Order: sequence, then C-alpha cells, then structure tokens
Amino acid sequence: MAVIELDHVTKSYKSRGRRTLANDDVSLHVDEGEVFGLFGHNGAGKTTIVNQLLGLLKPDSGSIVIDGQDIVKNRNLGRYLCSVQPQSKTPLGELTPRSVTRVMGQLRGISPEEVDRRTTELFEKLDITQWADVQGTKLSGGVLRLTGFCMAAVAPGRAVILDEPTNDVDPVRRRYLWSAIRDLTKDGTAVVVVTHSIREAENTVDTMAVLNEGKVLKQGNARQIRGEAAGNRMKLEAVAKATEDRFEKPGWGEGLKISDGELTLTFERELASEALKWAAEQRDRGLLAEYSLTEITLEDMYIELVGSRGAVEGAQR
Ligand SMILES: Nc1ncnc2c1ncn2[C@@H]1O[C@H](COP(=O)(O)OP(=O)(O)OP(=O)(O)O)[C@@H](O)[C@H]1O
Repeated sequence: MAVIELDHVTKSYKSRGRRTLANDDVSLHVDEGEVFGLFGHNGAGKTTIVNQLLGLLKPDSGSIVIDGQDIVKNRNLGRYLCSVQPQSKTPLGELTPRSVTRVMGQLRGISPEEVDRRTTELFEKLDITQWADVQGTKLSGGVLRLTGFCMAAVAPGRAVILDEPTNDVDPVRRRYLWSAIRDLTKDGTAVVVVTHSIREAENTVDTMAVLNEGKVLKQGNARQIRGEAAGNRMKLEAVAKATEDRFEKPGWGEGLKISDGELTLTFERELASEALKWAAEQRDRGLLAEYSLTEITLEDMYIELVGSRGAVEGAQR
C-alpha cells in the first residue's frame, strides 16, 4: 500500500522577476516499509518536494496524498504524518542530544518510558551515547547531524523524510546510520532519503527516482535499475599517472575516461582477464598506479543518466 502518493506535482518560484520551475510534473509513490532514494544534482528540486510533503509549500498543481490524507488541502497534516530530518544541521545551542530527542518523542505523543527506551536504543545503535548529555555547542557536526536523525526516528510518523542524513558523519557511523534507516521500515514506516551518497545508499534503498532540473528522469526498483544499467558489463578503476592521450586505447573497451586522476573503462564481463592484462601493461609503462575491477553501480547509472547536465545551472536562486 502506498504511504506517499505525489501525482503530477508542479511547483515554481518567483524571485527577482525570474520564474524557476523547481518541480515539473513530478509523480512519486512510496509504499509501506520501503526505503525510497531521491537522487539529483544540486538544484534538481529535491528539497522542494520535501517541503511540499511537509505542507511547508503548496504545489502550483498536482496532488499529494500521505496515508490517504490530502496534504494540499490540509497542509498541517504533512508535519503530523511525516517526521523529518532537515538538510540543515540541528542547532541545539545549550541543549543536549538526549533532551531534544526526548522532547521530540513526547511532542509526537509517545509515553515517557517509550521515549527513553527508543532514545537509548538509537544512541547505542549510532554509537553516540558518550555525547548524549553534552551541550550542543560542544558537539561536532557529525554528532549534531546524527542527533537530527534520532529526533526524526524516535517516534516516526507514517513516513520519515531524511534530507542528506549522512553529511558530516564518519564512515563507520554512516554504516550504523544506514542500518538504523532500514530498521525504521520494520513496522511499515515509509522512508524517503534525499542523498548525494548514492554509492552508500545502494545497499539500502528499495526504490528510487533520479531528478534533474525538476523532472523525474528515472524511477523504479533500485536493484532492477542497476541490473539494467550494468547489463553484462564491468568496470576497471585505476589511479591515472598520465593524461588520456598517453594511453594505448584497447579495441575492446568502451569509454576510457580520466577525471581528477581516476581512470575508468567499462567492458563486457567476459573480457575481465583482457582488462587486467591491459591494466598491468599500462602500469609497467608507468601510466597507472593501483587498479581494480568492479561491478557497475547505481552511482555509475546516475552519472550516465545525469552526467554534468544541471550540475552547474541548477543551484542558483
Ligand atoms: N525560495 C526560493 N526562491 C527561488 N528559487 C528557489 C527557492 N528555493 C529553491 N529555488 C530554486 O529551485 C530549484 C530547486 O531547488 P531545491 O532546493 O529544491 O533543489 P535541491 O535538489 O534540493 O538542491 P540541493 O541538492 O542543492 O539541496 C533551484 O533552481 C533553486 O535555485
């Protein structure tokens, strides 16, 4: 059953005499117990979707239904039905992670005992118990961000919306966080994760959409989309020590690219041993350092789809 149904939503902003079409006929559905990844370059229109789900913005046209309730007609319901971790860091001031998480749980109507149990469980899961009672002014950006997640997760609504939850978080706690995101779905909560960390999200998201310049470019089951993009292909990744023109391009690979000193080359899976031989030769010529063969990822699909399009234009208000 769909918890979030966003249909044909269009939203534009007017600023300094200019109109920006932030969402252009966007339709997204998120089912119970599903983690939905919303991907897109800066300025693609992701936060505009989040703000409309929460009832903070009204679409120009289209419908938004959460748990069967019309959010366009009753905008306050958005904030009741969804709990949210906003994109900005949670400013705690002199308050502590434990106190703000408790307040949020109580505001959302769960008993003090349940709030304490959930708060302890979340802090332990994310390994931030040692900072639970430290004032916000003395905490790192990562701990503040994780506190923002706990505030959204302590008493989740029918949907939990997480806008860039992994920013500033160290690699180990990011793993705990992705696992905590999956845990949220166990009682049927639908989770929307807005993130640029597609490589990490890949293991957790069930369904996804790629947004570009306000439009949905691709949407569906994340595993299927990755499978379709990968086909029978693999990828060679290597540290390049020379520019592209110095390499002898193999006849069998597609698209040898060097960007920021990293070489990538995709090829049919059965050519894996050829690819390793080629890489060893290039290393012997002093053109490559470390190299490895990897699977095609969801992030590769994203880059193929969006590329550098919109990366420059989209973000200015
Ligand atoms: N209040 C506003 N007034 C005018 N234009 C806005 C406003 N908010 C957003 N925009 C514009 O709408 C478009 C979509 O912005 P939005 O913040 O939804 O993108 P985003 O995908 O969330 O970006 P990011 O990944 O950088 O957070 C951008 O072109 C942005 O400049």
